[in-house]
Amino acid sequence: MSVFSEEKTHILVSGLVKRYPGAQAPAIAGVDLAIRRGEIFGIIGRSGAGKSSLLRTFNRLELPTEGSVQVAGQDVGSLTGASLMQLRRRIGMIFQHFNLLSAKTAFGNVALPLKVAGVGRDEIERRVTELLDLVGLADKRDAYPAQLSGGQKQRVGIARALVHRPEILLCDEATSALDPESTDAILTLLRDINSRLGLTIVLITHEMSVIHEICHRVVVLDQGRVVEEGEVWNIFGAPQHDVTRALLRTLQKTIPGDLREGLLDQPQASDDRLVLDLHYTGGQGRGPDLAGLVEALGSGVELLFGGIDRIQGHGQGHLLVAIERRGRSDADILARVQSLSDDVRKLGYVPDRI
Ligand SMILES: Nc1ncnc2c1ncn2[C@@H]1O[C@H](COP(=O)(O)OP(=O)(O)OP(=O)(O)O)[C@@H](O)[C@H]1O
Repeated sequence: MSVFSEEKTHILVSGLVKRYPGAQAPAIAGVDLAIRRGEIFGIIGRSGAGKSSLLRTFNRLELPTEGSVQVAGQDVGSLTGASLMQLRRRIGMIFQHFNLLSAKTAFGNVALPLKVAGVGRDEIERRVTELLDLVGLADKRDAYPAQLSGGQKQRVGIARALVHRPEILLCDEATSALDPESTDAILTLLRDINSRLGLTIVLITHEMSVIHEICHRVVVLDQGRVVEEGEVWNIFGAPQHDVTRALLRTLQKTIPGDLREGLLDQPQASDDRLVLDLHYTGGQGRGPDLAGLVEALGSGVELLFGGIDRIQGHGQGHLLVAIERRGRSDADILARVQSLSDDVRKLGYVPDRI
């Protein structure tokens, strides 16, 4: 039995290397990846990590230098002529700057690939109307791109990408040019398309909130290699690699300046309280258990700051607590709370009242 039917793999990347002429280092330096049918899969990494190069090999906008990309068991690199055109119809793509033709209306932009493919007038009318309806633009069919907002332009881009009823949608920074409200609306639309049409969606983004919002799994690239890969809640809850931690920093709630500045390295008075940072990765069903904290330490626990997020049903985040020491050693207090979170860090001390 092939790997495709066994694992429901939709896109299989094996030993992929992409070297551009004249470049010193390869853009992709040996990537293996299996993207499942029907999932929303994110690709993240710093600028120049190779995200676009990888995505563009999926629909043969780039040819692998070594290794292979298979879509539903078909080796993309070996396709030519009609079979390559067929593949491209099975894979829609949307872009950061929409790539719409300014002289054509919303209807005209969506209809164009069908016209090129020789589809008849009535069928074009039927399908484009249906698609504009799907993306919520039925009332804008005669509007030109200049008359549309960024979010509406991306909706036209999505409708156009779906004209050939593709099985895969590639999104290259599809929401990066949009304001937060339009971004939310486009993400909702992508999630809807994923569940209603069963489309596999692969997206590149530098916005970690996009991964958080809609992706099931994510891969982190660095210098053309995979440094981390897995379920979003797992990667976000317990990032293993420095690059991942740096990328996710934008999502973290940093400790407010007044609290950080008020922290003492050593206790100055006997009633100065110990400040601990309790982390929850969302694994093993462990969540913030305030009653457990009070039970382990007595009532002298004050919640100073923190936040718990939920990703894919897993609660994760951190809580900063000030604990009355009451003559106990720090080691004793740490031992009492150790089992109540996934990681606990001692941050310092604060006075009795802050
Ligand atoms: N057509 C090209 N010719 C030569 N070098 C290229 C070409 N496209 C990309 N590169 C190089 O390959 C490396 C990876 O680029 P790529 O665009 O895939 O990265 P990226 O992670 O998508 O970056 P960004 O987030 O900045 O878009 C970079 O060093 C880039 O300069």
